[in-house]
Amino acid sequence: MGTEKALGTEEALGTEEAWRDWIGSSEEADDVIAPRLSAGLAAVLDLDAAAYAGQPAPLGIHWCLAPPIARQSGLGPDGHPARGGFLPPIPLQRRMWAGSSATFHDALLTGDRVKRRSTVADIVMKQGRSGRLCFVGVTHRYETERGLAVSERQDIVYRDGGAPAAATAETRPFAPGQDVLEAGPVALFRYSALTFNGHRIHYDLAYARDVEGYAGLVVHGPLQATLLLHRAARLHGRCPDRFSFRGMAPLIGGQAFVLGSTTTADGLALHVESDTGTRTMAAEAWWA
Ligand SMILES: CC(C)(COP(=O)(O)OP(=O)(O)OC[C@H]1O[C@@H](n2cnc3c(N)ncnc32)[C@H](O)[C@@H]1OP(=O)(O)O)[C@@H](O)C(=O)NCCC(=O)NCCSC(=O)C[C@](C)(O)C(=O)O
Repeated sequence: MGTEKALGTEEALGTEEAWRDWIGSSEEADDVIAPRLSAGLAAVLDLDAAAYAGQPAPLGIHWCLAPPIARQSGLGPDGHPARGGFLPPIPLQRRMWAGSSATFHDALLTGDRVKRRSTVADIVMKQGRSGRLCFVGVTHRYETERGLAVSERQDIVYRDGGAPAAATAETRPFAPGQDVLEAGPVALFRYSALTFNGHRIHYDLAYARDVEGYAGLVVHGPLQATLLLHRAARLHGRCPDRFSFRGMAPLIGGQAFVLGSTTTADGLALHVESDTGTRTMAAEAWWA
């Protein structure tokens, strides 16, 4: 489990076998859904915060709850808690939220006390078009005093250090009649603050561009997913029973984007599409 070897080398990464001892690593954290948190998430989503002053909390609130909290000296170079605590010290520099699959068992209400229990489920090495990838699968359970509210499987991906970003593709106009959105630096900062996420790719432009090689600040995966979750609930009249998403390409802060959806046999297929015509996130929502 040593971290001595240089970041980003094949030798340091080793094989899946070398990381087996981390499977089953777990942590717990408690939180309360404070009115301020519900109102803050609603505000970042450009919704009427007053509507959430009572219950239930805005959908996607679980991604803001019981975040890992490390003291300042316990942070890694990317602004996340240093690896090697709950999460394995994977020696690939760039961390991204690759995707999640969540089941909603019960509503989360403003005022609820919530316990999050998280466990490392698996560690899988893959070769992607962009290079070596290491996926760490983590399960989360969010419980209130009424019982299980949300269970989720999250995939975190680690990749080699960033090559400079390719020139941004040309923008093209969206089809007329679509609601064009944008998550600029203020929205990214406010969502980072709500989630106590210190990941520098979301607010430190020089780091995002020059160290990790992105074309700009990166829009959080869970923020895009929360927008899609709200769209799904709006179209169907209630929160989906299950919701999954996969990040396909980074959405850059300030880039215009639209949300889209089509009906499937048992729910909705949803996506985020940027102004270059790139699908940055694909999601599915199911109702029993
Ligand atoms: C994930 C990237 C690096 C793969 O990039 P790639 O092009 O190299 O991969 P690929 O060639 O398309 O696929 C290789 C293998 O990986 C799998 N794969 C491929 N994609 C996924 C995925 N999403 N989830 C699960 N599996 C995936 C894929 O199925 C395939 O498996 P196979 O060999 O068995 O067929 C690339 O698609 C990408 O950059 N996606 C965007 C990610 C993103 O923007 N996330 C949100 C922002 S980061 C964030 O929110 C952070 C936060 C909140 O601070 C925080 O740290 O928690």
